[in-house]
Amino acid sequence: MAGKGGVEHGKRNGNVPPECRPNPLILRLSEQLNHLDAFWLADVIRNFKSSSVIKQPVSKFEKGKHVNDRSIQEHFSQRNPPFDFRTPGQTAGRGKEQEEPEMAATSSCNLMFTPTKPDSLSWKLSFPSPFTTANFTRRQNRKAERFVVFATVFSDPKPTVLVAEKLGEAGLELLKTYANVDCSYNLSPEELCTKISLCDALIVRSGTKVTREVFEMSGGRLKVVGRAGVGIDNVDLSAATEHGCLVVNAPTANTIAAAEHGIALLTAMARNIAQADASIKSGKWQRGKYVGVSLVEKTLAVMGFGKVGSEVARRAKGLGMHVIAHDPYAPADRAHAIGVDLVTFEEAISTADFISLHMPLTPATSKMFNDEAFSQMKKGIRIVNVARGGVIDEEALVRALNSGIVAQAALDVFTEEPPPKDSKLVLHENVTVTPHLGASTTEAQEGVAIEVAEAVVGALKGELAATAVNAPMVPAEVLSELAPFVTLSEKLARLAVQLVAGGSGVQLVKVTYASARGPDDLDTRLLRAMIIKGLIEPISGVFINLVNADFNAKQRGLRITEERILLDGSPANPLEFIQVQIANVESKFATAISDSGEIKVEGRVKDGEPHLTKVGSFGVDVSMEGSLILCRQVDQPGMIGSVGNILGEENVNVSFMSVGRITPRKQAVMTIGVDEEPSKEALQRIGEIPAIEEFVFLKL
Ligand SMILES: NC(=O)C1=CN([C@@H]2O[C@H](COP(=O)(O)OP(=O)(O)OC[C@H]3O[C@@H](n4cnc5c(N)ncnc54)[C@H](O)[C@@H]3O)[C@@H](O)[C@H]2O)C=CC1
Ligand SMILES: O=C(O)C(=O)COP(=O)(O)O
Repeated sequence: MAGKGGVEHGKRNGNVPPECRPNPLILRLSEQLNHLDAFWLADVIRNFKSSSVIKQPVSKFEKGKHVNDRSIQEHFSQRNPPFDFRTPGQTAGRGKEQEEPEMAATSSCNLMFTPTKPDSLSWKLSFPSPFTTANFTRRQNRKAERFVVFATVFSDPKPTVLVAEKLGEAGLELLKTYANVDCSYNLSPEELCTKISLCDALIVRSGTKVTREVFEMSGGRLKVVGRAGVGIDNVDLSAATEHGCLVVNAPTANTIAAAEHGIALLTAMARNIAQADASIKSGKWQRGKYVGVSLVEKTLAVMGFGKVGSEVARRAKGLGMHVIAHDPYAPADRAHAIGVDLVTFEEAISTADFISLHMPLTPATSKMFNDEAFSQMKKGIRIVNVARGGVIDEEALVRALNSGIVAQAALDVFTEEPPPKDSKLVLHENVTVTPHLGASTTEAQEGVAIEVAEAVVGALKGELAATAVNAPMVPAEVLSELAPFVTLSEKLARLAVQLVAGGSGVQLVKVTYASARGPDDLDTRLLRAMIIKGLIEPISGVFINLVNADFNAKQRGLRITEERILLDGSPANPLEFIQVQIANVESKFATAISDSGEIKVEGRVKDGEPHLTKVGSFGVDVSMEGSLILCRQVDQPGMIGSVGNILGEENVNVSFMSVGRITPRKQAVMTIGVDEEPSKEALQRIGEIPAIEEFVFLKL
């Protein structure tokens, strides 16, 4: 186990490995201490009430709220005295025990917290992630007679993937190269909710309901849900999006399996295969009872002409059937290419001898085959359902079977899976059933396992998934071209929002993209998401990504309007410049207000790096790195020197300085890049330079 982590501690603890230096308690946020562990650590501290050593208990993070480095840091620093967030190198205060923050720990919730020896002052704590443990040592501070707890967290930086349903071996192997894989099948909803807080990714098939509660209970740690298959009706997509959790599926690998199963059910139903098989096995020989119907020249209506539907259609044509299809979104030329006519819903159901269902379960398709639909069908119709049970009103189907409208049904899927043992539908003698086997071939399962594992690993690495269900899919080549503009967008928005005077709420933001490319050649969804991230993150603890950006903007009443300026010239670069304007606000740096009254910043990418090129109506040209001081001043000699001297005396490293003038000797805007945040005194001294009319310090 790696000997680094979130909390460093004192050397008096005999259990402590040598790499843990005798620092005072320093809570260090690192990649190794993942967010959830920090969350639990906060809880542990808070719960040590029994010894009454915590004077200011750390309040709990809000359940379901995103926990990221910033929110944890804010959370801890709200304590008085705040926790120390210095990195291990910065160990000021070492040896001054009375200055150490108080901290103690005890067992909490389902944490394993056990004394290393009976009555020992040392404990071992298992964090929620199975790969993280901590040693805590309680030590009495002689002077203040208080207890101080020192802790060392050992953690494994690998993400954890919970595989909640059986997944093909090749997919598991792929996951294991990158993550700790926990295969726990048949979890109850409660068990899933408990376990989910330990996981960065979850992989399911159709048997696991990924509800809102699952996302809430994940405490912000769950980054991706992978559906090893097509239908995502078992995943609460709105909740996933609200929690910034990407949902990916495996949309292609089981198409053929599902289509073949549809055809198998169709032919088996027409020739009473299942019923005849059961009859022989019960000792009977009923040749007269199981006379079937032929398929050739019969009309098959394929409802939902997507991947599976079109493969079913192709195969049914091969059986000599006349195939029509209904799909409001399918292109007619694709249907014509395989000799299928697209027709209306009414026409499909009223002319078909057989119906095969292949649409997803959505609010629009739920129970679309109901009493009314059955009443429009030809008497003696036969129905195959390999889509989802919920698209049929099952009680209405039983009525239609009993009345003879529907002669037979062959069903692979049910509203409730498994269906109740006494289900009238399943037990009906004219119904053939299989237990959701559409995707269950060896080949399809290996295929979906690889497809979903690749998508999940990619998502954990922060890549955009091509099979994302709740986020825009941005192809890799587009992404690499847009990458510097992604950074530029976020930084411009970060800068713009910091220019807003306190108290004026940001509601209306206009983004202008200037490009020589036509609108169809420029996908700005990613840029918009990053602008939202830049606008919201500095003023809240919320973590914004491509998945939840629009949702969070809407929630905050933030309206983003986008405008394109079509430039002449070569479209080699995706964009020339981006402008971010915030309307109806006051600025703490009046110079940033443009002639039209908005806060305005503009940037370009130069040599692959984001540059700020305009503030308000002033042209500037500075690389957007580190932090910036913007000053408006009377343009006169010696200004760079005066400001530079103050920063030098304050030991603040200046990375660049640039001056943009409107008219020589009148007004100029000076931009100073600094590596460190200047002290209040230094900023005050800059403000006191007589020629400086206003200035602002901005973190990028
Ligand atoms: N039984 C099983 O094991 C399997 C079941 N499935 C089910 O089959 C469904 C279809 O899978 P694919 O063909 O891969 O998906 P797909 O997305 O390629 O096709 C679905 C088609 O349904 C159409 N559609 C949407 N609303 C419709 C409506 N109101 N009426 C008619 N058509 C509508 C869409 O336009 C789309 O063309 C999945 O959503 C899943 O629920 C898929 C694989 C295996
Ligand atoms: O891919 C789909 O939509 C399916 O219905 C297959 O479900 P399964 O993964 O076999 O539980």
